[in-house]
Amino acid sequence: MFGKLTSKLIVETLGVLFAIWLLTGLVRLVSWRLYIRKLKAEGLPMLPHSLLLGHLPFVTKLMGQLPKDAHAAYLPGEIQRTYPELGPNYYVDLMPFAPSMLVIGSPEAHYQIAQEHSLPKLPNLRNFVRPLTDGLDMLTMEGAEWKQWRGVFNPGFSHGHMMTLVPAIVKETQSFCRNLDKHVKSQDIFAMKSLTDYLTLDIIGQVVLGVHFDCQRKPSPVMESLRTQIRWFSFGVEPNLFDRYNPVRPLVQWYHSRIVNAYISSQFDERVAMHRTHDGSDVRRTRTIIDLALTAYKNDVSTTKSAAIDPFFKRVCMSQIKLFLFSGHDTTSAAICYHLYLLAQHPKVLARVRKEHDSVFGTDTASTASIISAAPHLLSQLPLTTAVIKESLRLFSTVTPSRQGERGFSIKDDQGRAFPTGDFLVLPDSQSIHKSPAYWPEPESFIPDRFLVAPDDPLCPVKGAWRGFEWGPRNCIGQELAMLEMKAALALVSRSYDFTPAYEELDKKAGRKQVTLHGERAYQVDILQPRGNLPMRVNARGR
Ligand code: HEM
Repeated sequence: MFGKLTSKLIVETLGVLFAIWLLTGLVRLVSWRLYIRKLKAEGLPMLPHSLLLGHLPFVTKLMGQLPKDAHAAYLPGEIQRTYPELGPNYYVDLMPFAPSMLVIGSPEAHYQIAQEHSLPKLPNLRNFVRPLTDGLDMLTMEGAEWKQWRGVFNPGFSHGHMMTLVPAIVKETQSFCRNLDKHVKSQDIFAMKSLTDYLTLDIIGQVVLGVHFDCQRKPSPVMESLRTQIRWFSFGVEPNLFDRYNPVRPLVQWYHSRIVNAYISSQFDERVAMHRTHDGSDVRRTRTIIDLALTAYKNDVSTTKSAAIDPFFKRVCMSQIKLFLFSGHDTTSAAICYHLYLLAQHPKVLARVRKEHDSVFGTDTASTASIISAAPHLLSQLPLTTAVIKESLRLFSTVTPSRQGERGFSIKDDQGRAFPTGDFLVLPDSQSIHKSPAYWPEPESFIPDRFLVAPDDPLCPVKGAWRGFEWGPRNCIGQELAMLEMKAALALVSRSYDFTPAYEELDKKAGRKQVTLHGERAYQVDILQPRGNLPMRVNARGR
């Protein structure tokens, strides 16, 4: 009887606790909805609002009009397209299914949250990269901790240092060309993003660790594990609940993180030993990311030759290295895919790019690699190529920033309205800014010349409207490297090969309907890479 009483008591207690939890959640939800309605009543822009479901019905409808695999970054663009009267900055209430957002779609408001007052990164972003970095990475660190680590690595990404890496970048790009040659020979359809991924991984391996992964020639199990970890990242707001809470995810992450960690740890230990053996004097001059961190550590802590490295320092260093391996390859890889894709569709621009390369490197394409390696500064003399890169990043941004709002901090718009940011996911929506007719004439068209015209030309971009690498203290640390990689790729590839995107051909072969997003076949999916990893055919130029 006593036992029965106890289990009844447990069930009743659990029932009461559940009811309290439900009630608290309900009260919080209702007060949140009322708060949103108050903002609406004050004249702040938002979609029609339901007390029960917030903006969910509208958002679900808009997302339903997009292809199922389209990246969620397309949502604000859809909202703008359907409700242009909202203006560039507006609220979206998705509680309790996802964080409610304040979408920032004007350069002036962007300036306020990225430069004037840098809002903190979103906690979800930390969760996103945590399986790889344990939350100890520069991307999501804040305050003094972030400043310290950014200071350690800034010199390693400086323009001067990056120029010294050009011969290595060129060498890796030559391996990329050899892989293209194989596809010229086999005349098959291949996934361009797989080739560019291995190219950029090989480059970032040299920059970060001073190691030649050689992924372009043979598979590297460690890098495959890293790529698997990235593929399994989750923001925790996926509409599909199985996707969001997939129980297999932690197991996959655990398994692959052991492989990646073991490798990075051994690389770290080797480098530490090298610093000790040579007392740092000859490695001090090298500026791989790992050397920079060790030099900063030595300067900070008085270590004897035999003193052990603080295990926490090693953990943070390993996390930063893994972050650079991730953020330093995927973004640039997707960007190179889009440059080649857009040039393939715009033969007149391609012809001008080739002419620019002829005038800077000479007409013998076989010598381009050696010419660039001997005179890396020539990569700074390619205005049209640079404009192609910027225009391509405008049409296909390969990073979506996100910030956490702060109570007491509001954004002012040009009508003098104050948008409170507290408790909102603040979305600096570069994708919408990049496509807005308010800032770009013919925003959907590929017109690299907008970056070449005089400031008084109507085509010239509005200040702050191009945000490929973001502005302000949290801008991209790797932008110099990325620009060199992209320019070297265009210089070595675009004069020697002709590409044909193969989406249509694949769809026809499979007898399926073409999938497009507003007419675009290579729309962005997953972590903003082109759909299907960009199926391509390649031929030697002019064949
Ligand atoms: C085309 C290539 C690239 C693009 C478009 C790009 C874009 C961006 C953008 C927009 C941000 C700001 C994110 C935010 O505000 O939340 C960022 C940050 C960052 N990027 Fe890149 N990136 C590229 C390549 C690289 C490379 C090659 C590296 C090399 C390691 C890199 C490392 C980072 C890091 C570590 C941050 C965080 C910086 C901080 O918070 O202090 N990126 N990138």
